[in-house]
Amino acid sequence: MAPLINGRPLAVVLNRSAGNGRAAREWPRLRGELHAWGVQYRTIESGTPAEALAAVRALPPGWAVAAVGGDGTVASVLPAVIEQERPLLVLPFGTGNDFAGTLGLRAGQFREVLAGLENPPRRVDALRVRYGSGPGTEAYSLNGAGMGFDAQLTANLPLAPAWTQGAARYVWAALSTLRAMQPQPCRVLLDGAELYSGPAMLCSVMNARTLGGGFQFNPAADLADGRLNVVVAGDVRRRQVPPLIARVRVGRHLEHPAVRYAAGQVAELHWEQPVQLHVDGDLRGEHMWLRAEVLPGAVQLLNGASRSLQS
Ligand SMILES: Nc1ncnc2c1ncn2[C@@H]1O[C@H](COP(=O)(O)OP(=O)(O)OP(=O)(O)O)[C@@H](O)[C@H]1O
Repeated sequence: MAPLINGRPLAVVLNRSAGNGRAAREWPRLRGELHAWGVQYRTIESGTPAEALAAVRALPPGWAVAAVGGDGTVASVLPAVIEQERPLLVLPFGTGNDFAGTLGLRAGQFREVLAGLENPPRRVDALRVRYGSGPGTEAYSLNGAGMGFDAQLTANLPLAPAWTQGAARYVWAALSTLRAMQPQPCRVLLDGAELYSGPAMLCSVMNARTLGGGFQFNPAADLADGRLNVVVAGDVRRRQVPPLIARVRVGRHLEHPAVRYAAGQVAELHWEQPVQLHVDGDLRGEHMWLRAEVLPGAVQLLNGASRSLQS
């Protein structure tokens, strides 16, 4: 039996829709592998993130949780993982899989994940994000939260014409966002000191390395350093945005003159007007401020550290 799971019951949260149905298609093979490893588990097939969270919250103490899906699936169980201290196993079957990517995993690599159960578990940081005072304006994040261009692009995706698919949809949304968006005045505080003040195209508070399915906003990410990273793209002119996006893709944007990048424990963003916000890629609407703090070691990951699973 896999040592980390030995004696610990595991709830497998299966999001059949993740990865455009990939999780559903690969589930029979994963189930076979779980049996082969002698893992004792119960399956939670949730129709919505809220259903998954309620089912995980209702598990008896001591149960661990496996998220079979993408970043949305991991995010759906994160409040219970953090607040009830349930160990988390990530089995990536989503589209972007940004958190799994920071762990060195690609979609569908369930054999590698199960083999990793031989390795010691590890604690990784999470973020607590607040962006209002009412109910539902607080969230946990493993990847990061962003305000500005990338969130607005995500908000514009459903407006893309039906003939666009996949990458073409993103290009359409990027261009339409670019046409309509100007850098907005923003003040960024890190641990109480001003990091940036001026027009900004985008501000992200990061924990993991990537967002948006592999864009390396935070190339120096260390999931266990007890710090968050702030990335600001300041007063970028329209024609500078496409080459800057290309640099973010490969993590070569930090030396760009319009980019600020720093690490700390508490970040605050204050905008002069409402700006679109996402948390782990999940849109949260338009807001004028955000406060993010790092929660050092808040998540116990059963994806053990090994040479192939560096953080
Ligand atoms: N536990 C869950 N059960 C059912 N549906 C969920 C669950 N978690 C999230 N969802 C919904 O399913 C959608 C897809 O899930 P998920 O984000 O995991 O996959 P993806 O979008 O393919 O991958 P990624 O987010 O890594 O790009 C989410 O946008 C959300 O609406």
